[in-house]
Amino acid sequence: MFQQTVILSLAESYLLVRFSYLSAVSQSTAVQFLVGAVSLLLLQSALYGLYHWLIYPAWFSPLLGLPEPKAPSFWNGHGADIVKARTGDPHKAWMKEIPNDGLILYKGIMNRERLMPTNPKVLAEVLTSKSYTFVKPRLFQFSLARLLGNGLLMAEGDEHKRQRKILTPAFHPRHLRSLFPLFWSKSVEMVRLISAEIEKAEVENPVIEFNSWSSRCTLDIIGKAAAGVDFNAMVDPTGHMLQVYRKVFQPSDGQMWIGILNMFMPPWFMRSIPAPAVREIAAARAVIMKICEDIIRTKKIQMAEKQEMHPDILSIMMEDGSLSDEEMKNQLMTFMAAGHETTAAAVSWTCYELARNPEIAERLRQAIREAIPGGLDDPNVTMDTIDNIRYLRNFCNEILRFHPPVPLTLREAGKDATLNGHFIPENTAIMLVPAAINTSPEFWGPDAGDFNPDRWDKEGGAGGCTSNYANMTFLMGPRSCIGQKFSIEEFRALTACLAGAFAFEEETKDMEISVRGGITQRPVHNGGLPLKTRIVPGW
Ligand code: HEM
Repeated sequence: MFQQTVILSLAESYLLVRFSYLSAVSQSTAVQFLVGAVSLLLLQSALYGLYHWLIYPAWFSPLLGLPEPKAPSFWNGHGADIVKARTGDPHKAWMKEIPNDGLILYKGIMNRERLMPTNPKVLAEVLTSKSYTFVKPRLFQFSLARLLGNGLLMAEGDEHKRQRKILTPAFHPRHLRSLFPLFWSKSVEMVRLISAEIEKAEVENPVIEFNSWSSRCTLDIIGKAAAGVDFNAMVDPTGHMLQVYRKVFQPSDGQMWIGILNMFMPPWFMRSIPAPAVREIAAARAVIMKICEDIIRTKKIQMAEKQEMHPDILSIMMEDGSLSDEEMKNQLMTFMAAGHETTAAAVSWTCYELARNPEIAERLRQAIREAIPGGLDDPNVTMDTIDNIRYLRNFCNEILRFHPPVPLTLREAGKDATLNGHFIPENTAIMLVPAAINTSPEFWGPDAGDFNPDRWDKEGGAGGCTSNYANMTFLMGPRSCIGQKFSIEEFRALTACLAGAFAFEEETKDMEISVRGGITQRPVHNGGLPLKTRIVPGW
């Protein structure tokens, strides 16, 4: 649209100069033309912005008439509420309160229209039958693509299908089985390092910050699993890769504002803003890219020398041979980022819920200790051992349902389309909200808002939910998480070690947490997740 406005301004300015309407500006026609073009561009951009901000959503949008919660502000819709609230909370309330047939319309920051699918039928349309019509939004191209690389997460259409086909073998159950010893040994290493910190402390039940531990451990796991490289973030938290991801996934206020501006401005404009937050993202990208390039170079040499290779995702990509170096770098960046902060968030929620629910923690510990009597040194632990601990499975499923690490994500209509028979114009933003769908009483029953691992014992093994599309943690369809099974096995191993070894308590009773900002969501109190931690003897 910006390009069209520029062309229009140039044409209008040419006509104004041609018919001498700008002769009072200057003697020089070049200056007249320039002043005319810039003034018209500014004026038309302002009018266009004003129209889309205040007039179009109130009177002309084809979406008018869809069920909509009353907006508290005529100029900022629900923007202020959304920014202030815990991520996903307003959406949960609307799903309960606003009668609808699968779509709710609301207005986000500066009245940006957002459509929220609320029932399995519409979710299936967006995610499966029309998954290449409802595409990743332009918004992601500046923020996400710059850090995650232009890999599977960002690809569209046939290019996405091609990449997904090449990468799927890396997530085959056979390959996951071969990665399980890595998941287990890293989980054990984390528990041993935390135990050493507890033993060194001068107080009983010292406070440990778990958001950092969960990120460090999952980064070490994904480094090894994706590229065969140990970042050693658990032993050395000052490492480059860890520091960079910390900055990115725990965005500063500056980065949040840049994220908001990103909704309105094109990527080239965003890149040119001389703000520290933009420079931080550029610097983070440069570090991640450099590390990934070095990894690929080293791996190529190892392959040429026929050295024994770790069974990692990069080796599988190289053996397949159909991706260029640039494409492999992008995929590696995607897996590194998508594959560690998400699972880390789930681990943080685990520690938080164990601290708040001592009875559940005790039951889980007993179940784990019964199945793994040899404790952390038990040499017989396999993927089957972990998968067969029923209460562990139930607990992990419930964490992922109740606290989806990605509580909301976006799509955009790539062209005019329909949803449940309603006309959806091109560029309409679609807000997918796992945090709301996963806790909707309509699909999960009246106790949907309770944290209850036992729900997973209900007949059918789906937690009592009425449709696959009611559990949105990994989304569904061709764009669902390719790492779903990988992360579930990794998460179970991490939970088994932590819950088997430790007892947790909140730093202060009913400690207040904030859950907002960023792509993944975790409980945060005073900048981290501080929990009093005790080694439970006998394991
Ligand atoms: C608990 C852990 C995880 C959760 C909750 C999670 C969740 C998600 C979600 C919601 C998406 C869809 C995002 C969107 O399209 O807007 C996604 C996509 C993706 N995830 Fe995960 N993820 C997890 C772990 C992992 C792991 C461990 C890996 C890699 C080893 C991974 C790799 C990816 C990739 C590559 C995509 C893009 C798939 C595509 O578009 O075809 N994820 N994930």
